[in-house]
Amino acid sequence: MTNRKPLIAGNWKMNNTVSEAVVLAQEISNGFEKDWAELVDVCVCPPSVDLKAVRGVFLFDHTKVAVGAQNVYFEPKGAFTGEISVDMLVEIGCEYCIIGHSERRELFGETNEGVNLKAKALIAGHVKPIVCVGESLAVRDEGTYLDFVRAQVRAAFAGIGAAEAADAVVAYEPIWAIGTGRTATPEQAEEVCAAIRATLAELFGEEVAEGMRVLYGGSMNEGNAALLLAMPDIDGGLIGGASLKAVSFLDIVKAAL
Ligand SMILES: O=C(CO)COP(=O)(O)O
Repeated sequence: MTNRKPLIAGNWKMNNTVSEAVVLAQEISNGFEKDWAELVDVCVCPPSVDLKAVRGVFLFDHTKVAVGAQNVYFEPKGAFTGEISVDMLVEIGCEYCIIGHSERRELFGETNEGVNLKAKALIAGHVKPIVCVGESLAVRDEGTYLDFVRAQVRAAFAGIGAAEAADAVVAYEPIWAIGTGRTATPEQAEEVCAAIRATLAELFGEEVAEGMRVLYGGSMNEGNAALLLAMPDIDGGLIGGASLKAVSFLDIVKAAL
């Protein structure tokens, strides 16, 4: 981290019914100290059916924890059964939306082109995309991971201008580190996050790239967060498993202060 404000985002994935989500949000709210918000942006991304209730908890408590969605569709409305539009997220008060998560790419056929359309739709609706990129173990072992991730970044931002991209977030999540307990070392994560920032600089210029946040995700927890967050191009974390326990999540937030 440098002078960029860190962002700690929890990706709850497909966990927590509405009532469970409210309990977890309340625990996070109770433990969140008001002055932290000056130093770190915090966001949780529950399942879409939980968003309104979770947002309600933080609003009621005046806790500066934002909410984000885990997915969105790029069309504004219409016959797209099962999908959710940017406007729907905006009305609920979503500030962020994860797109291109590797689980969506692998299990639900999300493509670079689809991620790009979603990024454009979110930016147009003033919701900050959290664009996930990251290589499989096979690509890492081949040694082509930097090219692979850089290509994902270029594809996600194709046709998007510097001014529009400035508030977007990129999350580097090596697939081999997700849910495996095998975290990338701070040096491994920094190498790729620096390459992502260099790619953003090619696309949008140095100044915009220096202001954009690049997160690391993949088995990040309260034990390893501080070392990862100390790296110059890692501006926060996208946390899966450890975001489902308030104490762990809040400890990661503290590591970013
Ligand atoms: O996929 C992730 C966040 O989006 C990371 O998940 P874990 O923290 O459970 O490895």
